[in-house]
Amino acid sequence: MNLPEEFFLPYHSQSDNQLRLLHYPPTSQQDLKEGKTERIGAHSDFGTITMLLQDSCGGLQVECPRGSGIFVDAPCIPGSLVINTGDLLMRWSNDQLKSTLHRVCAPPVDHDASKGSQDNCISKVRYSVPFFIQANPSSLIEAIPGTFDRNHPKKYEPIYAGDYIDMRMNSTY
Ligand SMILES: O=C(O)CCC(=O)C(=O)O
Ligand SMILES: [Fe+2]
Repeated sequence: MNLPEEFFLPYHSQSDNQLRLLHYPPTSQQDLKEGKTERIGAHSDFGTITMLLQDSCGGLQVECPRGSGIFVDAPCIPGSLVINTGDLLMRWSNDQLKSTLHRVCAPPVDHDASKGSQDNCISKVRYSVPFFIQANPSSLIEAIPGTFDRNHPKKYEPIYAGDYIDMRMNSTY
């Protein structure tokens, strides 16, 4: 996007970020299949970006390309992070950057825990650590210079990051 390397820093000076420690307990594959339990349904994250650390359990999938409805596995690559673009960054970039639809679905069966029985297939436990990076609530978010011109007008009104997150929270919960 040809932006100075530090362009986003002043917008994140208050470190209004969130680290979550997620534990998905072992679950019956049958219940997962029948929709009685779910890990995380398809969603995109609200903020700027999310840095995600995951274990080797499996189950994380991302939609590729956006809007296709086709999900591909995003397996654990040791020593790496998954970086998801969030919805606020998508809006900020006048939709040039696309937020990532992702989900956590049934992971592989843990054969030891299931003791070989087909009726008693138990999924593996999963641990993950998402770090949600969010802009300062008081930052005014408007289309980044270079993402709009006469032929590609701004798609969104400016909005305070705090108001945007509140709006998303209120429509979700
Ligand atoms: O557990 C994961 O790997 C994904 C978590 C996630 O997408 C979220 O908490 O928003
Ligand atoms: Fe997420």
